[in-house]
Amino acid sequence: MVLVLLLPGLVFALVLGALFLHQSNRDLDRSTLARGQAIVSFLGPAAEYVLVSGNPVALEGLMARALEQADVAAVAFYDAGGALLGRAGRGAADLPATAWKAEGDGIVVVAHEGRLQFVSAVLGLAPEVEDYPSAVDGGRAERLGWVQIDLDTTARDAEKNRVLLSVSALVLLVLSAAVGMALRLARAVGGPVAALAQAVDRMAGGDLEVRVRVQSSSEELRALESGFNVMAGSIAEHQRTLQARIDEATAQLAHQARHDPLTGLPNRRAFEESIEHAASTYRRAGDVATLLYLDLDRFKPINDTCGHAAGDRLLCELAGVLRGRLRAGDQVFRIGGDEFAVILYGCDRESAHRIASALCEAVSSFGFVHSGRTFTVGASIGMARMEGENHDVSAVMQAADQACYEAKREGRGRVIEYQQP
Ligand SMILES: Nc1nc2c(ncn2[C@@H]2O[C@H](COP(=O)(O)OP(=O)(O)OP(=O)(O)O)[C@@H](O)[C@H]2O)c(=O)[nH]1
Repeated sequence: MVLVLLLPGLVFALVLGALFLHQSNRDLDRSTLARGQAIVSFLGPAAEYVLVSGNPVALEGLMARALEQADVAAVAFYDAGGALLGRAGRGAADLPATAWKAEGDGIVVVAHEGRLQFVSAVLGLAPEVEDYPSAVDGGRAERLGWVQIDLDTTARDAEKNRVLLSVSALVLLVLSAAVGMALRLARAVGGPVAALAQAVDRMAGGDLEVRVRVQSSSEELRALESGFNVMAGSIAEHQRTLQARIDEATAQLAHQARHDPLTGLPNRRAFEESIEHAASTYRRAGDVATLLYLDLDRFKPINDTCGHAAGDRLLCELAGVLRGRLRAGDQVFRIGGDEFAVILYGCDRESAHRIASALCEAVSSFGFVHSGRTFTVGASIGMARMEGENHDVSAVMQAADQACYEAKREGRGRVIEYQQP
């Protein structure tokens, strides 16, 4: 992110610096050229007399005047044949005499071994002859020789270096500022955005309690952080509500799966689970449990006389009677139409008989009132003990069922304990 923010600033600063440097160097070069040209242009006419007269004193004077210019390092004069008339200044002896001679009458600029040399022809006017136009009027000018100066470019180069340094410093300054700003921006934006992304990740992973700290300096980011927290809170709340409903529905389904909808007693499925559990735990503990199968006697006539709804009501009321007669730890189940099962835990044979008889008595003595009339039913109970080795569930259930059948067969309204044949 810092790079993305920095790159445009870097490119901009470099391009701007390069352009400025290029422009500045070009201006310096141009002004150096103009300066050199101006000096040789001035020396040309001044040298005319010197070249024509060959006066050495005048030549010395002219060279001394040329060297008064701080940036003129050397000066030299040549006659029309290219012979050196005089030279003065630093490095004058190294001036290449042949490089400029072929260049005609204009000003020639020669860059040689790091020096900038300006050469100009010194022209003299042809003597005025009657009937011939003068040089001023377009007549032919005679070349008297050449003047050459060697311009000291140290100052120009120093200026170039100074500009280069200034521009580099400026670019560095701009870059440092850009880096600082980018880092600040990255901290101000990157940090909170990374925290938000992390929070979203955790949320996607199931952590609905995740929240971010609302601390960004940017108003927009603060709004985003608060918005995320509100959204996360709302999702978590929905999730809790949904989970509570699912739990409730699951519990309801679990309850329905194990209970008889009419009487509310545990059903056959719950009975089978309980008897299995009792068989295994009691077998390990060496304890005993007693299973009772209870089948109502003469229940059908109630249905036939009073109607099915009345029969339902009687079943519900009898379920309450049975439940009320049992100890807290014992269980009663409705396992069929008018059939119930009871598991008595940890009681001896005598107690089991007593409880079973009490149940039988409670059912037969219960008076069911319908349309002003009182009806009674009875109960036949088969009993099987789960003790010793006799903890095989299906065998115990079969034994209780058989005993119940015996009770019916022997005249109903009684308790019969299964006896091994
Ligand atoms: N009202 C009602 N009746 C039911 C329900 N389930 C089964 N029954 C009835 O209960 C009766 C059970 O039949 P039986 O056990 O032969 O009737 P019974 O008169 O008790 O006969 P014995 O046991 O021989 O005395 C049948 O008439 C079924 O229709 C129920 O949920 N509600």
